[in-house]
Order: sequence, then structure tokens, then C-alpha cells
Amino acid sequence: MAVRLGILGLGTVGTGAVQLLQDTVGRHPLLDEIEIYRVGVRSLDKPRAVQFASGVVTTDLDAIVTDPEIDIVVEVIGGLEPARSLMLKAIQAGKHVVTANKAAIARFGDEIFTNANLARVYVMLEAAVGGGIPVIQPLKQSLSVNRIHTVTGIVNGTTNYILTRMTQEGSSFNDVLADAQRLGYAEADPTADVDGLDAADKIAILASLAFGGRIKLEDIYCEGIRSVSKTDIAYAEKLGFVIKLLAIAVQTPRRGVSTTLSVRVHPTLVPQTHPLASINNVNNAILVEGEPIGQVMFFGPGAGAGATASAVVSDILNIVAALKTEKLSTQEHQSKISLINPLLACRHQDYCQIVPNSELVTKFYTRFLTKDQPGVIGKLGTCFGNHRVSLESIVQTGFQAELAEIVVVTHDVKEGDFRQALREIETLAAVDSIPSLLRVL
Ligand SMILES: NC(=O)C1=CN([C@@H]2O[C@H](COP(=O)(O)OP(=O)(O)OC[C@H]3O[C@@H](n4cnc5c(N)ncnc54)[C@H](OP(=O)(O)O)[C@@H]3O)[C@@H](O)[C@H]2O)C=CC1
Ligand SMILES: N[C@@H](CC=O)C(=O)O
Ligand code: NA
Repeated sequence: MAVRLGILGLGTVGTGAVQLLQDTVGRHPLLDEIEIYRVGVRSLDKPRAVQFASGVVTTDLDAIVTDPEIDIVVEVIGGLEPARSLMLKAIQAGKHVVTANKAAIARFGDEIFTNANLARVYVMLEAAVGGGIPVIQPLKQSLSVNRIHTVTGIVNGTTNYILTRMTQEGSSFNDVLADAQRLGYAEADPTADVDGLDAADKIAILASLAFGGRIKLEDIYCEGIRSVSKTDIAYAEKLGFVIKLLAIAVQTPRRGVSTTLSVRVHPTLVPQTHPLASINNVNNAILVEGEPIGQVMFFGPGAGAGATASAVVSDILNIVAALKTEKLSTQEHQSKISLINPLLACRHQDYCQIVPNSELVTKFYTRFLTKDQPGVIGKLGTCFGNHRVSLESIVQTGFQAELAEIVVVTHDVKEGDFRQALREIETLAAVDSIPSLLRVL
């Protein structure tokens, strides 16, 4: 008997998943044991790229998640509500869930996974981070014996696409954003992409899997790419860097506290020789560092219909395989399984402790506009020295109107010390403004 799907949503990802499920030749044979039983949408009148038998498509999503004929609910409507309630109803009705919804999982993961574990159903989310790149399952399974200490990722396809085109073509931010929307990379509201919120949701999920505890979104420092200017992209290049929106989760030793993490999202100057520097366009990459494995990097398309569908359907297949194994052992048809496979499930209960950004140790790039007077560079150096900020380089790079442009790159410094130095610098009569401040990897 086929395993029956109720798919919620037939947009970019839903359509990609259906296309894959309707074209199974040359793919895994288990795909032929899956039936698309119901598809839930908002509007029945929209033209669709895929066809179904009559009665399959409906606007009654509640009926799908409670339908006793359905084994697996695939949530690809996105957003917080009704996605959260529909996933919870499906779980309560004993259905397994596959979702691409990082926003809902990052906020309601606690509630969703607790309910799923009680109901003995799986909630699978490979598509939620890195689109088509397998990264969730490797963290749950293949890397789970490692002690992971750092996860650094380019995890938002839209912003990586925008920054790549701004860097390579000097294109304007708004033109490139419109292209990312047209190509189906951006969220329904692209603010989540551009302001780093989507990347924050994703690093919360990755950090939770890598470090074995839940993460509160409000503990994540989050800065998007709106402030990244063509000027800084050009200076970064001259200094041997590229600017990328990085999501970083790193274990930080802290006196008296066993394990603390720094979890943050911000535009970052990445050395041109670093493996993440060459990740361009809609591609994502996640660099995982741990013991004993060392460094592992996952790379591939982070958004788009086909890539994301690959992850969604592979999650469906994992559940189908688990159901089939269970059926073979019990010889009876049931969608509910008696034992949860701990390498497929999410099991975390406790929250990780996150360090405030003031304690973060990192390098900074800062651009100053100052009066063109002798001794300004010396004054900046003195202020930094007063606050224990040691400098890697300080150069006058040119002029903007009457003002001199000075670019500073620090060594590793405590962010709190660096901010204090900037406050002192702002009081200097020779300093006009500080147009940019970016962290350096
Ligand atoms: N696009 C991408 O590349 C990726 C997306 N994701 C995630 O996948 C999910 C889906 O994204 P995407 O496919 O791009 O989104 P789209 O906006 O393209 O599609 C959303 C679909 O859900 C339906 N829908 C939305 N709200 C409701 C509702 N209240 N009731 C019924 N149907 C509803 C829409 O119906 P209708 O068609 O009738 O309007 C549409 O079919 C999101 O969580 C997103 O973050 C994850 C990785 C990559
Ligand atoms: N909007 C997201 C889609 C995938 O998660 C992105 O651009 O990465
Ligand atoms: Na993925």
C-alpha cells in the first residue's frame, strides 16, 4: 500500500517537490510507493505548473492534516501561522511532518519536537537549512560522534546572490534583489533575507544540532546586508577580502561556565583564500569544525525549486523507509511507528548559554571620514591603544569631497573594548563620521 502525502503549499518548493514525485524514473525506487493524496493551496484559480486528478487540490488545509488516510504532511506554505498550528494538528493526528520552514522551526521547535516525540512521529527539516545541501541529516547522523566547536555558514541564497552580483558587476542592491525574487530565492517578504533574519533562523537550527541544545532567537546577534556599500566591497577587495553574510556559531571558553556559545549573523570580510570566499550566487556553504573530524564543508544550491525539492523529497523518503521497516516488522499497516529512530528525531531539551556580543573576540574593519589634517592617524591609533585595541593596518585610502578616508583593520579584540575606542574616537574634532564597521573572519 502506498504511503500517502498531504502537501500544504504549491508555490516554488511545493511545485518542485510535486514535479520530482511525478517524475520518478531513474530515481530511488521507493518513490514509486508514494501517493500525492491531497494538496492544500490558498487559491484554486491560480495557474499551476503541475496537474493532479480532480479532488486532490483543496483549500481546506485543516482537513488534510486530520485526514486518517494521510501518513505524511509536507508543510511548504511558509510563515508562522497557520504553519505552526497545522504542523501541531498533524502531529496530534499521528502524522509525520516534513517541513522547509526554518522560521517556524527556529521559533516553535521546542513545542513542535516535544509534541512529535510524545506522538512518536518524525519532523524532518533538511530543506530548512542550506536548501538542497544535505546538512541537517549529516549533523544528526554522520557527524554526531564529533565534538563540534564551530559552524560557519553562508546560509542565505538571496543575500549571497545579491552580494556576488554587487561584487562582480557593481550592480545596485535593489535591481539584484528583484532578480532574486523573480528566481524564487527570496522569502515572500524579502526583509527576512536582507536583514539577516532568515540566516539567524538557520544558524539557530544548525547550532542546536551541532551543540546539542536549543537556541533562543533573541540571543542571536543579527545584522543584514543593507549597510554594505559598493565602497566597502571595493576596499575589501583591495585588502584581500570579499564581503559575505556569515552565520557563525562558535563555542567560547568562559571562566566558571562549562559550555557557552557565540551565535551571530553579520556581513563579514572573508579572506580571499578562505574556502567560504569562493561561494557565489545562490550557493550556500556550511563549514563545520570539530574533533576528531577537523574541517568539513557542505556546499551547494541554497534555494530554488529543484534544489529545495531534493531535500524535501529525501526527507519524505527517509520516513517512507522507516514506515516500511516498521511495517515489515509488525506486518500491519500503521503510519505511527513504535520506536523513534534517534538519528532521525530531534531530542534536545535544554537551552544553550549564549555569550553577549560585548565579550566576543573578533577582528574589525572600520572606515572613517576625517578632516585632512596632519596627525589624525596618530590620534586614531592612540584612542585604539587606550582601549587595548591592537591594529593590523591603518591606511589613508583616498578622499571623499574634502574629507580623508581612513580604513582600519584590527587584530583580534574584545568587541566591548573596540566599541569603547570608537566612542572616544567619535569625540575627536578631526573625525567627521564612521560610515562603516564590519567584522573580519
Ligand atoms: N523558495 C526557496 O528557495 C526556499 C524556500 N524554503 C521555505 O519553503 C517554504 C515555502 O516557500 P516557497 O515555496 O518559496 O513559498 P511560495 O510563496 O512560493 O509558496 C507558498 C505556497 O503556500 C500556499 N499558502 C501560503 N499560505 C497559505 C494559507 N494560509 N493557506 C493555504 N495555502 C497557503 C500558497 O498558495 P497559493 O499558491 O494558492 O498562493 C503557495 O502555494 C517557506 O517556509 C520557505 O522559507 C526553504 C528553502 C528554499
Ligand atoms: N530565502 C531563502 C530561501 C532558502 O531558505 C534564501 O534565500 O536562502
Ligand atoms: Na539542506
